[in-house]
Parts: sequence; structure tokens; C-alpha cells
Amino acid sequence: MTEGPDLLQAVDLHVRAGSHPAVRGVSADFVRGQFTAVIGPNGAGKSTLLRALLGLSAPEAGEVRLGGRPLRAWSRAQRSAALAYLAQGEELPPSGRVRDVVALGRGAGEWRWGLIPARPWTEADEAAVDSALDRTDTRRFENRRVSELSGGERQRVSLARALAAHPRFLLLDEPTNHLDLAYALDVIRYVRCEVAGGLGVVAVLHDLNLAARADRLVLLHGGRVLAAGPPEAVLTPEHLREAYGVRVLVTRVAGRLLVVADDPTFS
Ligand SMILES: Nc1ncnc2c1ncn2[C@@H]1O[C@H](COP(=O)(O)OP(=O)(O)OP(=O)(O)O)[C@@H](O)[C@H]1O
Repeated sequence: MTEGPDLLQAVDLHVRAGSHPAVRGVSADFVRGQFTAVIGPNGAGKSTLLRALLGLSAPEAGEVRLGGRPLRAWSRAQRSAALAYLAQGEELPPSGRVRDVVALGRGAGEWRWGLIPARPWTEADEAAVDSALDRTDTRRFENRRVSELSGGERQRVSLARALAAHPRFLLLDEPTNHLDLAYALDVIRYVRCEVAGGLGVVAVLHDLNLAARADRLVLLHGGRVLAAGPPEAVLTPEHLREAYGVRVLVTRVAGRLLVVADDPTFS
């Protein structure tokens, strides 16, 4: 991975979603080579935080910093080179061939759709597309159209498109939503591989047992950070009861943290 900013920070960030104060004084550091999961109940402000980290929503107070400089001081091109985003329920062009869709991650839209390219398409672009296809196990259907893929396969293509851009940070909003157990674990496995190669990952996750596989968790509640740190420090019955209003058991199975709802109505 090439040189670039190593640190993405929320500094006392306040962000409104519509008129609602969705993020209220969040400070958190995200570093390259680390997988951070943002967790918290519905409406806690997770997506709003992610969008603010990407510069897609302007903060009301506080700021986002990339490499120590305010995000707004970076040009749009610099920002999109550094930060890739996989939005919740992202739509891909249904008639696009998988390879062409992944190439969009390198700005290929201009070539494919007959617009004037900003720069020539190179062998390095082609190699980056190949590599992203390989790293997400999507090469075997690179010639199929998006409309012919399952939801889980499409999600891998979205991930490949984001990775083809060679970002410094990848921000994912509920990337395992609607995926079966195997596909969800695959996404986490791909992410872990990229993190080992130096990518910084920030992923909003609802499944606490998948989130437990991250290096670090940020637990949001009511737009504020209720807890942050390694999974074992954040996934405690006390924190989870306060955030979700649910009693849970936290245990370890085969060395992994496991969170189980202890709801008496199910017994
Ligand atoms: N455009 C809007 N206008 C008013 N309120 C909004 C708007 N967008 C979001 N909100 C509110 O802001 C709060 C935070 O929303 P956000 O989508 O960031 O939460 P979240 O933690 O990602 O939730 P979920 O897990 O349900 O996706 C919620 O209470 C939501 O209703």
C-alpha cells in the first residue's frame, strides 16, 4: 500500500441528521492497520458518524481530521483517494459486468460510458482490478452481470470496487446485513486480510459476535461514546445493558468472546 495519512479522527464531533442531534461530542481515533467496529442500538448515531468521517455530512461542532489536518482542508480528490465507503444497501449498476463495476473503483466510469477521461487508463489500473477481484473471490464471476448475482455475491463486488481504489481507510456501513453466516464471516475475513496489509477499517456492525472479531470497538448510545477499546473491555454485560436495555451473558468459546441475550421471555 502506498504512503498516505495514517490517522482518521473524530474530535468532539457533533453532527445533526435533519434536525436531530444524532452525534453528540464523539471523539475517536481510527488508525491504519486496525479494524474498528462501531456498534450500538438502532438510532445510536452510527451511520451519521460514518458519513461525517467521510465528509458527507458537515459537523455542527468539532471536526474530523485526516492525517492531523481538518478533513475540509483536503480536496475532494484527495479525500476520495484516501477514504472508501461501502454504504448500507449500496446499489450497483444491474446491467454492469462485474469486472467493469469493480473498475469503477478506479474511476473507470468515464471510459466505459464514453465520457472524457481525466487520466489515461493504465496497466496498473487493470492490475488493481485483478487484485481486488482475487482478494474478494469474485474473479470467477467477473464476466457476469450484477443482476445475475445473489445479494451476498453483490456485496463482495461492492467490496472489490472499494478495494480497487487502494484507499487508506475503508468505511463500511453494516456490510454483513442480509448475509448468511458463511458470507458474513467471509466479509470479516477479507477485511482482516486487508487490515493485515495496512488498511484502516471502520465498520458499523449490528452482530456483536462478529464485532468481537474487530481489534477495537466504539459503542455508541444516544449519539455519545458509551465505551471504546478492545472487545473484551467494551462487550461487558453492564455496557450492553445500558446501551441496548437487554441483559446479556458474555462468555468465551474456543477463545472467542460470545454474547448471548439472556431474555427471560425466551426461556
Ligand atoms: N434526516 C433525518 N432527519 C431527522 N432525524 C434523522 C435523520 N436521519 C437520521 N435521523 C435520526 O438520527 C438518529 C441517528 O440515526 P443513524 O442513522 O445515525 O443511527 P444508526 O445508529 O446508524 O441506526 P441504525 O442502526 O438503525 O441504522 C436516529 O434517531 C434517526 O432517527
